[in-house]
Amino acid sequence: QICGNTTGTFRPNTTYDSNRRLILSSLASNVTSRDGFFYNSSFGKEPDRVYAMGLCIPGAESEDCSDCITKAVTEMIQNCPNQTEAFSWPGTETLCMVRYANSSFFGSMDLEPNLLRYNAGNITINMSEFERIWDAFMIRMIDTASAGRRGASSSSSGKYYAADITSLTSFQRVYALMECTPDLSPGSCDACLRANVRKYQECCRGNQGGVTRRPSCYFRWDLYPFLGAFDNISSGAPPLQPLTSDGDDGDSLSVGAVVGIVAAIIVIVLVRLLALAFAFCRRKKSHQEVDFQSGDDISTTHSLQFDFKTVEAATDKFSMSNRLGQGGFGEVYKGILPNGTEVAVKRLSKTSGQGPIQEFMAETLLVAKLQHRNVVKLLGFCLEPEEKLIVYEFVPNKSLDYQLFDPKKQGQLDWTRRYKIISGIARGILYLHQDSRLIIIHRNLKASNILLDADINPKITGFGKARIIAVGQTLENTRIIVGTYGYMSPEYAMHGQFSTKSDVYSFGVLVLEIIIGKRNSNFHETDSKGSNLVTYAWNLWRNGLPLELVDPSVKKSCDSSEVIRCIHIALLCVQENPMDRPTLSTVISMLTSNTITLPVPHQPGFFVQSSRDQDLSTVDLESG
Ligand SMILES: Nc1ncnc2c1ncn2[C@@H]1O[C@H](COP(=O)(O)OP(=O)(O)OP(=O)(O)O)[C@@H](O)[C@H]1O
Repeated sequence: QICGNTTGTFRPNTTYDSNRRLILSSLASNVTSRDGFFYNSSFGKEPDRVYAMGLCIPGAESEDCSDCITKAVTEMIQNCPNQTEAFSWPGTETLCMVRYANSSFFGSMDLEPNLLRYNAGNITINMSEFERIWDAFMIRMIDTASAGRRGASSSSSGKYYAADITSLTSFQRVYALMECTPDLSPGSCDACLRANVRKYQECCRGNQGGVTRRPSCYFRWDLYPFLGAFDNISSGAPPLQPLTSDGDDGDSLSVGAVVGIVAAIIVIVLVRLLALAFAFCRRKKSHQEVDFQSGDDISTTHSLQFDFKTVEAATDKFSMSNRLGQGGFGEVYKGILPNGTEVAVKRLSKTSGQGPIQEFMAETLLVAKLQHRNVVKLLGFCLEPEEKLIVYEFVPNKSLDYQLFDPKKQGQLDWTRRYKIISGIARGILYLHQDSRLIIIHRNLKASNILLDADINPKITGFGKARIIAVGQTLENTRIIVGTYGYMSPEYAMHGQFSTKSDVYSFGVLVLEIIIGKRNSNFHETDSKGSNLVTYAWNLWRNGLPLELVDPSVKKSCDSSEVIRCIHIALLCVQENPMDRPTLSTVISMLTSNTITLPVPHQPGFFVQSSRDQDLSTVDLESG
């Protein structure tokens, strides 16, 4: 419970005092009678008006919720006798929240004041493994909580809540709970929870638990189930890989297998390093791209190894009937693992040279580190001398280009779905740029690298050309241009400069494609000769005709203000000057809040390429 000691006081028995008692005393019944978890309102006339909010975790029993709020209100009136504002997030069985103030706070994200407590016990197991599991778990939790499911009944508020458990070792679990007040936008909830997790990390990494409370959000984790909310969670999302370093895991790989895998990977890494060194000497390169095949990656991915025979059986010996498609590395097959999990298996073509082998390895090591619902999930790999396979989660609705650019299928992608796809891709890229522990530049974002799951959620794939750049570094140079024309920012296509802003550019092109339902590479408007999609959209925008861009098959289903906002955002992303382009976190704020004023877009940049949507594997800037 925090009384706002710096924000003012009132005298006892004044109108403000009685208004506060009145609104707080009816809070418990208002919360439980509405939709059972949230109520906010104000009472009285200015300047004695009191604004109040009450909240319980969604799904809480009405009685528990009411008890929690009543107790919080009683303690608040006792402990904050004359403070004009206060908030409390109490709970032993059920979490609830009560807040009041003398000015409106509805809809605003308030991070201060905050209160941090931690469990003084230390983590007694391998810290780096613990952090790997804990960090991934927190990212997943923040994502789930801030996704903000819409209230089921009359309330249109989001339910920003997540309670989950993950395995740490075969006998230890991590319990975590997060909640935001439902008046926030998903972006603000995300930012608030992130601030809470960061606050805990800065203070108390290595401790056995902690709780951070702010007016707008709550975060707690511990090694025991601290609230009744965990009773109904069996395992939640599939547990992460248990620690392998305890030595108590009966399913862990044999020492021989681990040594074999590590040795194979080290040989490949050495080959790559030698090749890089050779290229370095030959070309006298003055700069280097950051290589992400470090020893760290190897040690953290060994537990993902699959046995070739298992994968071979899962795909019915890579039968034609299981073939899903052909990519840059080779064929992709559908498979079913012995436990019933559907998978997609990427099989490196046997005729591949060193380049594709390196890309394949890079993709494996990189994607193994990622965990986000808008990034395709790697389940494992098999790196035998004769066979190199990556096993991904199976994403059933094919790639976005397959649905979006087919005149017979594109009608199924109505505007709501397209908007959801745009938001999901943005969240996936944000994760790559800023939320994972690495800064990842994808460098090949395009419609065919977006897969759609059963609910048409997008999942980013195609990481073979991705690069990790050092934290704090914003720009990288390369002479080897990889990616796909049409989606490439002009500074990258012409000067080899890539940064998070080159991905932002590709995202802008993708958004325009999603709105118009046509490939940028096939774009030839008869009335605007020589035009490309970016300039076509820009000209329509300048002439005040943005809605002419919209795919006729979604025109009826679309919310025109939402579409115009998306076109506006896309045009901000494809601006010529990378500095003018927004970051993905700004893009997400722009997508989620109608109240943010969008800047006026400047002239877009584009790179003219005569051949169509050419996928570049290796184009050396010097040789052209
Ligand atoms: N995880 C997956 N689930 C379901 N289908 C998939 C999955 N991954 C790939 N596919 C299918 O296999 C095809 C080839 O995929 P792949 O990622 O190898 O190629 P690509 O994206 O076309 O090329 P690139 O190698 O340039 O990324 C895709 O078009 C898609 O239909």
